[in-house]
Amino acid sequence: MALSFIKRVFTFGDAPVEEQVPAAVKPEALASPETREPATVQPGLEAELEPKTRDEHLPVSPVDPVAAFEMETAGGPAGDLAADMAADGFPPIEAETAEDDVPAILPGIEATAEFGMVPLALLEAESEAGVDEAPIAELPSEPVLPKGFSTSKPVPVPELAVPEPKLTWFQRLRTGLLRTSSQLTGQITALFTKRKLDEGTLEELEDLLIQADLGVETAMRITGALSSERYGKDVTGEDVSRIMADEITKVLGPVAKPLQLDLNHKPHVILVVGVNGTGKTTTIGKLAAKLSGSGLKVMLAAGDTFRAAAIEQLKIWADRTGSEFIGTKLGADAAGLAYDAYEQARANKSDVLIIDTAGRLQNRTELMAELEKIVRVLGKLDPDAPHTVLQTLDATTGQNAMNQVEIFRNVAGVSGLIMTKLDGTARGGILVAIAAKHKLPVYFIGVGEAVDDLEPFEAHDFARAIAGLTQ
Ligand SMILES: Nc1nc2c(ncn2[C@@H]2O[C@H](COP(=O)(O)OP(=O)(O)OP(=O)(O)O)[C@@H](O)[C@H]2O)c(=O)[nH]1
Repeated sequence: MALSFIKRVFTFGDAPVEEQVPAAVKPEALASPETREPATVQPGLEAELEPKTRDEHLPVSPVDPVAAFEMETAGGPAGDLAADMAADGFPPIEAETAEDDVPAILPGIEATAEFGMVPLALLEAESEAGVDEAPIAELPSEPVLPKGFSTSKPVPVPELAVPEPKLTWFQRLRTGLLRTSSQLTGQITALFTKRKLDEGTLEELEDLLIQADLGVETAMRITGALSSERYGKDVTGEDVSRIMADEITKVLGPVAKPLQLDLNHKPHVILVVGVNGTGKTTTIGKLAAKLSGSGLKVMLAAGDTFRAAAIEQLKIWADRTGSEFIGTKLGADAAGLAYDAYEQARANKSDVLIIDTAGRLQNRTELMAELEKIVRVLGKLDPDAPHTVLQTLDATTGQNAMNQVEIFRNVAGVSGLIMTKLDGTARGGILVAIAAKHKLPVYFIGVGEAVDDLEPFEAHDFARAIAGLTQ
């Protein structure tokens, strides 16, 4: 019975399907209007079916349902069909009226005589944007499943972020000095491979040590010690590293001193000098953090009146470290600022006054003269002021640092050193040469830009890091 129903829907009369479907509604006719044969349609349908100029973007029902419905209501086989369906137990088909000859098939889908079945949304978009731009209706990508079902894939568990191991202070120093140490130890190992310690190898070793900025004096100390221990014998790279570390420690030990504060002087004045960019302002910030953190009253004075950014930078450090701040306008007399700062710090009973100065190259005589003036003015206020003159040295500089110490020592009476930037690609050997020559205290070393990246200078650590030893 069901088979007879299907036959009724897709056939007209007794003829085979191919013959019964009007040419105008055959799939091939719809697909290509040019190849369409003259329609042999039933009278009354011609006007509607013939002028079809379908756009190929639109969905097409191979057998136009509208035509089928129209034929049924025009007295076609619908009557027979209804009878068969009733016999098969289907509910009766309601007769279509002339006005209502385009049936609503599904909610949101409407049949039109011209376009067949087209979703309403598509038609609306088409009328607004033109057929070519009509959007393709999107289907929901995921079916909505009943409760208790799931298509979701297992949620990937994010990998636990492993925090980067925090390097110890010595590891950071060692990393910073790696360039010096690995170059040196590599060359030393190559030098002593299959060679005994003799005059020739000793001379070559001395050259290598001088090239690493350690200075002639220290280089001779090391070769002398090595010679007295192992002359005529085989030598390994480790032997040389150990002896080198011991001898460098002997040079640096006497200069590794704490920064003495005489708190009978209120304020204890620290003047910070050095070539531009060597880390004066940053080091002042780090020192202020240490001092104010231990309960001392600190004032910072922006004596670098050349750079607006330097004044601002120091103000930020003062705010961060809870220190008082005194500055002046750009281009003002730095010595005058130093005077005012001292007076204010004394009135406020500050324990420590730290004065920043403009960075200057040692060959700029007028700037060096200004530095001399600052020292003179402070000396008038307190014969012992400035009580500490700190010079910052950039560890990436190399030999030029020796020159800088010589000049700043003469002009400003440098009394102690801080080497900065030992965390980068430092060339720390020069500090050994400076220590051997000037014997100036080295108070701290900088190993980074952060507030805590200032460590008291340790001769033993520094020597072993240069020699490439791991502890
Ligand atoms: N990596 C590293 N950078 C540092 C260190 N100390 C300072 N710096 C950076 O070096 C740059 C210059 O530092 P400053 O403190 O402005 O140097 P300055 O001597 O005051 O410079 P001028 O005011 O131009 O004379 C800044 O970017 C600092 O963050 C350090 O120990 N390690």
